[in-house]
Amino acid sequence: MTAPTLSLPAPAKLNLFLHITGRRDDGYHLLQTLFQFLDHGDTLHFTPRDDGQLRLLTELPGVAIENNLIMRAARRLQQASNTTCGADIRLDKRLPMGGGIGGGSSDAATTLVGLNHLWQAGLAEDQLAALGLELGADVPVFVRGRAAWAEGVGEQLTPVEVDEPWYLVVVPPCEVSTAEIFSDQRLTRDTPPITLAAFREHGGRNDCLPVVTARYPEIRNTLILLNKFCEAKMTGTGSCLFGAFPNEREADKVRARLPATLQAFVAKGCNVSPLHALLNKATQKGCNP
Ligand SMILES: C[C@](O)(CO)[C@H](O)COP(=O)(O)OP(=O)(O)OC[C@H]1O[C@@H](n2ccc(N)nc2=O)[C@H](O)[C@@H]1O
Ligand SMILES: Nc1ncnc2c1ncn2[C@@H]1O[C@H](COP(=O)(O)OP(=O)(O)OP(=O)(O)O)[C@@H](O)[C@H]1O
Repeated sequence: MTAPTLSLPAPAKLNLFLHITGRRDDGYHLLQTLFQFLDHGDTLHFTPRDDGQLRLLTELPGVAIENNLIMRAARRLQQASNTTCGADIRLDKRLPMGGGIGGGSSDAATTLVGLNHLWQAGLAEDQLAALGLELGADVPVFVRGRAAWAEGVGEQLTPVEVDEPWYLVVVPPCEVSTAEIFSDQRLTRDTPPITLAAFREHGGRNDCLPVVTARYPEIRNTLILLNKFCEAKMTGTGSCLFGAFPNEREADKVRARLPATLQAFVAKGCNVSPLHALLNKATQKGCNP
């Protein structure tokens, strides 16, 4: 009998603001941000194997299988849990790469959470988040699955409840390397820390925006265009830009007015990650997702 396949979402995130407040000795940046999830993302399919082999059956252009964050997460969990289980993994990739919406990080987190469940490896959420942090600064928030106020390098997370508007997310025609933006001399790294209350009252900005728009005319031009219809913001180190709307119809209306050549999607903001919403629902029903 073929073992059942577990299919799980790997949602996108938005950084509703991003302040760079300092730099650690190892070069990593101290930041403040607010992460919220979107009900739009990749889907991963896990089929268990009992011979211990791990196989990623979907290739991404420009990413060697062994460097894919899915494979790295699966190997790391296998090692940490000492399991003899393996898996075949397939990926439906929907999220743009280098878009600042955390596609690779979310794939890694879904792999950690999904295989921990499938293998009954029994690692606690804190352990999974720590493994995730080894793979990337954005992985822990996807492991924990709660919209969060984040500090440190993005790993000190405080769950928050914020509005859940509809977002129009626009994908400018370029990929941005996070490392390249963080190493730019022009990046300001001295924004004074703010409180969540101050953010709720006055909002915040994205400190990476001046550097990103200086380096990428495509992003600068798309920002000018989107600003004609809404208050446009950038997530992470770009490339994606977004605007918030009270309902899906308003977001769709603006999307329809953008050039057809510009990639864009409309999605709902979620304070609970769609991955965790699905797993919680399955647990409540006492069945597998
Ligand atoms: C910009 C954000 O997306 C905001 O959520 C994250 O801080 C980036 O998280 P990420 O993509 O998971 O980043 P990582 O894969 O850990 O790091 C990519 C590169 O970005 C730089 N980096 C990343 C995060 C951070 N807090 N400071 C950094 O300086 C480092 O040079 C690192 O080599
Ligand atoms: N499963 C994966 N999906 C996407 N990218 C991956 C994956 N595995 C490795 N990568 C590498 O990671 C890089 C960053 O990918 P990702 O899509 O997470 O960018 P991002 O959205 O800008 O990330 P972030 O917001 O976390 O900075 C890609 O350019 C690719 O080389």
